[in-house]
Amino acid sequence: MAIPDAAPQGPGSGRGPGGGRGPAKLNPADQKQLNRHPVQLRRIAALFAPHKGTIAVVVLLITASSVVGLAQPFLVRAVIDDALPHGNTRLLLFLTASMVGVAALTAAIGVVQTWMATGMGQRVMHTLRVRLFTHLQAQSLGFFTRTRGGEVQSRLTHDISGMQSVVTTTATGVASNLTTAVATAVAMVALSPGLTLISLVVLPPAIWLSRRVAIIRRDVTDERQRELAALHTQVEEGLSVSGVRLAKTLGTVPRDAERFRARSETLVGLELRSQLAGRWRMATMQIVFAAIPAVIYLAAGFPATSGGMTIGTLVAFTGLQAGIFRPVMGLLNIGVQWVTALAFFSRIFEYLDLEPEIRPAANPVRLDPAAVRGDVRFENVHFAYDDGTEVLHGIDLALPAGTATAVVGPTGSGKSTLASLLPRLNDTGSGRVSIDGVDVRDLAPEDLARIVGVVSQETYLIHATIRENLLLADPEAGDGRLWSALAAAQMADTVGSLPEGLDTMVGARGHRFSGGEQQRLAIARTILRNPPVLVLDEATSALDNTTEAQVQAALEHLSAGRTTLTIAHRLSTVENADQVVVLDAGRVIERGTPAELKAAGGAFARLAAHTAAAEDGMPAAVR
Ligand SMILES: Nc1ncnc2c1ncn2[C@@H]1O[C@H](COP(=O)(O)OP(=O)(O)OP(=O)(O)O)[C@@H](O)[C@H]1O
Repeated sequence: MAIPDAAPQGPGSGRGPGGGRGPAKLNPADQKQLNRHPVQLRRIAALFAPHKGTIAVVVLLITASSVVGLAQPFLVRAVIDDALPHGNTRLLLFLTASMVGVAALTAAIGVVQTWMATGMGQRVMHTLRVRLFTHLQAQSLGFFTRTRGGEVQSRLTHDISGMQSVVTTTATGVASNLTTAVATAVAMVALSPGLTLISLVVLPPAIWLSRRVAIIRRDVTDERQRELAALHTQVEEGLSVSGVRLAKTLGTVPRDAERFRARSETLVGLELRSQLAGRWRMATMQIVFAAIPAVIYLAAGFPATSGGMTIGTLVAFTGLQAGIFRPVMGLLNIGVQWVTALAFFSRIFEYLDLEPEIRPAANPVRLDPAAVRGDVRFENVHFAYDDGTEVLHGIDLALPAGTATAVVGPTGSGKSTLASLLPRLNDTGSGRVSIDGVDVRDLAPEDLARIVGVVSQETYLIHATIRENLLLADPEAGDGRLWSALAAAQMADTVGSLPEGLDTMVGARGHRFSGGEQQRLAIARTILRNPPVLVLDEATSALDNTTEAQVQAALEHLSAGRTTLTIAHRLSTVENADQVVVLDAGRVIERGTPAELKAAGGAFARLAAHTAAAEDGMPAAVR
């Protein structure tokens, strides 16, 4: 009779015959992660320090469960040796009731222990999740640009829940395997020291054999998975529009077919080996589980080794013997599980250790957004991205309050970078950017967000209703204000004609609406926010004439009376600006009113002529 498990088994712990995974395998990515960002045990301990009491109770429960479970073989022995042969029904009743009672007690302890361990794991996870989320929120745009898409989400959800499961399942699994193995060994010695000695001889080869077979099976299965994935990729890539086009134009069709045939053939062999290895694993486990009691019975039959034991002792002992196999197998995987657990912590701590590049001011200057005039200055601004190459070289620029400045220049000249410094999406390297004489780095972040509004090319709408998207700008706004903002953004008619009006869902990232409509919704959102300073990034993508006129009208309404910095792509925007700034390779090469710059016949004049030609649909040379 096996000792009932006090805890759910950890991943990779050995299971009964036929089932279960093989031994866990060290993941090279985990090892690499740990080399890159080692984890201090003290730091993990600190996370669990507030739950010391719970941990103590859980360990106590696991131990109690292992010890209580050990009563079973002794009860069995008493049934066989004392109750049955003497027809003692009262004793039999008591013993069998106790057997059920012991099973019920260990089961109940198991439930309580799982509840406590999981609850603690969840609380630690919750704390970490919230800490990580707020910490990542504080990171600059640069961090998100550098980080592979999906990586942040994966660490926040997958790694944290993985960590929780490792902590609660593996840790309690290890504790329960350990206590079960020790308690079983003690009980075995108590029942029969002689047979225990024989078991010690039988157990290691049995464990070695089943691990060996399991490792072979795991390797074959891994190889099969890899081949299968390669086959899938080839199907996905090869049988798609672009794949077929590529194969046909490059003439790789026969080569691809041959590669597919070879892969498919390799799979035949691998599938066969994998199925057989699975069967072998089951067979070895069956043999091991039959052989262990057989050896014990054999030993019990010889006077030299039996030590005059009773039948009851023999039955109880074989039960215990079978029960020690599983925890020992589980314990053999501890090393790998430990590395997996550490890698989870390492990935999370790595993010928590990131220093935000843009820090809020320690003693922020408070500016009342309603009283801000909107005098913006760039003074000797230098800026370099992480790779160290300077992309802005000493920009000096004044944007007088309430005026419109259009920034133009070839692609890569630094227009977006310059604009990103005003709302502090990036921080200047040297020099300063100020609003009404206050360095933007000294402003309280909430004030800066109220003072500087941004409408970028890439409008970002959350997957919610139009109303919820607009209320992001001002949670207090009533429907009346929402409608007038929509009207100013030339969107009131469109929204008004929708059956659900303001309650229409915008779809994931706004896909329910066309590009021009999304832009106008974003403009309405900024109108609601009513910032005195605006950064506009004009869309480069072509909109049809009507839509463009609508977006333009919305932007004009938005910019009226505010200091605006527009990354301009349309001639009309430039011509209506109070000031035009021409950037080239991170330097201001021309500055003045549109008329002045045109008259000067420099870079701007050439750019204007070129743009006018392009907007007319004709190359400049033809014109
Ligand atoms: N996150 C980044 N990391 C490193 N370099 C960057 C990053 N963003 C931009 N750059 C580089 O900085 C320079 C200026 O880029 P920026 O986007 O400011 O130019 P732009 O004038 O706005 O161009 P476009 O008109 O094409 O949008 C370019 O050489 C660009 O490659």
